[in-house]
Amino acid sequence: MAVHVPMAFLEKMQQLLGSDYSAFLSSYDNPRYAGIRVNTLKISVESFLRLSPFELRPVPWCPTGFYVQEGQKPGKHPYYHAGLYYIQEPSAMAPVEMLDVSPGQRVLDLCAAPGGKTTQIAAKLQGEGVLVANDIHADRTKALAKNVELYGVRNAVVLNESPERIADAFPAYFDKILIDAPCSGEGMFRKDEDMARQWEVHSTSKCTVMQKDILKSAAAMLAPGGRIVYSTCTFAPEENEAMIAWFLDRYPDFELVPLPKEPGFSPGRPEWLYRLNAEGGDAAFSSEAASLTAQCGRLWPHQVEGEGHFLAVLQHKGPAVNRDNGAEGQLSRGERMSVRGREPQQTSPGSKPGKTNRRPAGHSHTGKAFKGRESAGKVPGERELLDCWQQFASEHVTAKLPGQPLLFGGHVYQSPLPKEQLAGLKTVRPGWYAGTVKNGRFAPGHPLATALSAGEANRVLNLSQENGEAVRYLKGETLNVPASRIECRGIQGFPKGYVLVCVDGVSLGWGKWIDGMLKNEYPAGWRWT
Ligand SMILES: C[S@@+](CC[C@H](N)C(=O)[O-])C[C@H]1O[C@@H](n2cnc3c(N)ncnc32)[C@H](O)[C@@H]1O
Repeated sequence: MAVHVPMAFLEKMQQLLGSDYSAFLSSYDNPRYAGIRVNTLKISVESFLRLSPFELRPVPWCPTGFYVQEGQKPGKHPYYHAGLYYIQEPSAMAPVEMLDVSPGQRVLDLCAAPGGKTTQIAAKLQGEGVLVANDIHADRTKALAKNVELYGVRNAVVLNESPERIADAFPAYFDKILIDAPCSGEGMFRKDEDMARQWEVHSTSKCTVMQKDILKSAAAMLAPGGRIVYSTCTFAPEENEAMIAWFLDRYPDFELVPLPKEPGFSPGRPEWLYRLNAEGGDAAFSSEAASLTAQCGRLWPHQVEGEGHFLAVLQHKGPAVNRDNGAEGQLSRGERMSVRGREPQQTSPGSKPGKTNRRPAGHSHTGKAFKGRESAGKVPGERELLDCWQQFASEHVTAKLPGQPLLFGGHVYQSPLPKEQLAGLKTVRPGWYAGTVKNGRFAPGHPLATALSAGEANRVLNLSQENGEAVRYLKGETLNVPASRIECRGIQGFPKGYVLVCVDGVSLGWGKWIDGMLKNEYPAGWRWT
């Protein structure tokens, strides 16, 4: 076997799998399956397939997912830097497909970093509704925020909070919640040998304590008729079927939705729970609940082309809330009453988007509590800042701006949520970063560019990936560009100023054109190396 796997793990799998064990064991000799998922916020699957430089094969359970042939390097292509696809392990594409997200809904990705599934949810929302992406580890939220920005998500809030505190702020609020739970990672041994070494540390018993707490908070945040998808990348029944049986016993308003009969999906294994139940204690669950876990789903590395996953779809039995009234993110009267009077915290907001190596002067690192008062009209200059943004937007951007403009530590965002909702929460990004004012002028942020399409900016420069120009831009070089190459529209009928730089029609970032030169505004921390 090419991969180092803990002996105790293999012994346990042999006991559980019986005659299937030898097939499972030989899966460790197979090559790893690499996948990409097309980002339909930026391009349709059909258009991407016409453009794709890679040989692709569809992932059966994800209409936007494709296997990439070994030896190809999707991370080293300008289209990757344009956010056209996310590199994702194919079985990890399954849980969001079961979440049944549609535009306009309120969705929470509770354990979100580095954001693979967040970007998948965002593509399903198509910019409409609210996406809250959270991770408890501050360091990991940096990658999460970067991915939200790279993939052009306009309606996401990024938090660095405990599930309990989010539940206090958002009781019965979300239509859909994904729990991609922290787990012992047994399905990751082939992808990441460190996971095998850490298996003893992230023991199943430690993980189940966290998983129960996360499930309890998720139940408190789900709106009537909503759906929770619980997933792990581990095989341990203690963290999978047992967790679901435990939940079903304690939350009778939920039922399991059987998974569709996708090729490669196999049922949960209730028979593995009887031994666990005999151990009793807090883990105990009824045999009725245990037997229902056959409706969960497992992807096995010896049965599908992927590393393996567990998933369960938990549906709240109440009538679903209709979000078709265009009031996405807006609080209902009852919700407004519950957030009113909450004291905003006095700490500063997160780091500046698109500048991963720098922080704005006077601001500490990501994940500080949201200073709701900053946007409440008390800070001098707020009106001017927002006016500067409106002026910039009217001159440079033709896109309809979602949500409301909001000031956060001297930076302007378009937020899908009212500011009161974030009061007291450690907020990494309160929304889509628009920019800030420098020397009296509005300086647009990189995320503003990455979420715009070529048709939504008044000045556009299209680069080709074939002649190496796009890579030179991504490396931070200044480019010589004649005025005739800048497409100018609307009131910006001349080329001088901020230009949306695109590759084959998809935005990469900003440049500033003057007299035949394009000054490069691509953030230093994002550059192609
Ligand atoms: C399996 S990973 C998530 C992967 C992610 N969903 C993706 O698709 O890119 C689990 C994440 O849960 C986070 N985590 C651990 N304990 C948590 C908790 N109590 N609340 C929220 N997140 C937690 C970890 O930091 C980790 O990033």
